[in-house]
Amino acid sequence: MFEQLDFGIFHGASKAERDEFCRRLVSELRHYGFVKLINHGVPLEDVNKAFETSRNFFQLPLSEKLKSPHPPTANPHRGFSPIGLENISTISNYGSASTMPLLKDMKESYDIGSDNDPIYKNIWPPAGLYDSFQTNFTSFFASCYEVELVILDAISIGLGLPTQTLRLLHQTQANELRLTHYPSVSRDAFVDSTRIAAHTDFGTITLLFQDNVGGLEMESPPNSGKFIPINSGGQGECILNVGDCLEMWTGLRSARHRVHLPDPSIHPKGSDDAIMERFSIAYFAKPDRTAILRPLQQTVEYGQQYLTANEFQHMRIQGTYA
Ligand SMILES: O=C(O)CCC(=O)C(=O)O
Ligand SMILES: [Fe+2]
Repeated sequence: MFEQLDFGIFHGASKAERDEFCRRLVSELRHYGFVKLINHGVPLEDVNKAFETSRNFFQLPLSEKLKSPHPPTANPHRGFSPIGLENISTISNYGSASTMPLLKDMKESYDIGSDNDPIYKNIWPPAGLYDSFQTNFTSFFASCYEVELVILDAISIGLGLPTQTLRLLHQTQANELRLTHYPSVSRDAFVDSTRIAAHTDFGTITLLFQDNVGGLEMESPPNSGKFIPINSGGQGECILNVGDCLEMWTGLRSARHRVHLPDPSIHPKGSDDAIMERFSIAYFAKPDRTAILRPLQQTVEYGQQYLTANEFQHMRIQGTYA
């Protein structure tokens, strides 16, 4: 299983210790595609406030939540999506020979972009409904972006690339923040549905914060169809995972993951038919839309055609919205 690393070492240590830390980070990401970070730089009080704000929003009546709706198409990824609108399983099998059945996702979510995004505007709850939602998530987004850039530096160093290599591909803030609420459902519902079906993330890296309910799992070994639990260390811990774009650039592993039934120690079978609700907050760091997805460390064959990050994003997202 992957490690929990103290990101404080990146800031506090000598150059030799820092470089060693970066190599360990990259080695975990190459092998597992996941690592847990503490002292990552997003203050715990900001994470707690973000969870509280998310809980308050999802508690509103559906009619209120639908006042800032996600558009009916997959793009732009902004606003509130009720249960049933998005089904990840329709794209999960992209690029793999998996025979996983199509499962429905039992989740509702809210997508937020950067206020500096030059193309897509945010969709916020209307004034007077829940005004601190916009303030809190605008500032949480900014903290995540700052931390993203530092983590990208650490990954560049660990790969033996110039420190700013990845940072320079992330200047326009095409990033997305996603709040997800998985409502309480009966255990029986998991027969033909899930919380989020197995998938890889499309972007560069994801910073994931989860409550302590559990149920997040990663595929291990790769392409085995076997999933192992990623236990929750609480809201102070950040799970860092590699997305498809970073895999294409560097060969680090974009691992499939999903959220299914929580840990049986929290929900012993038969003791309770209702599975507890769960909240998560995922920040998807995405490349600048014009960035070209080709290996950063190999000689590029002359004349080979590579996709831009924008073309890839559109390709991956097709079909996820009902
Ligand atoms: O809710 C979670 O813990 C994971 C969500 C996820 O993997 C995603 O939205 O891409
Ligand atoms: Fe994901």
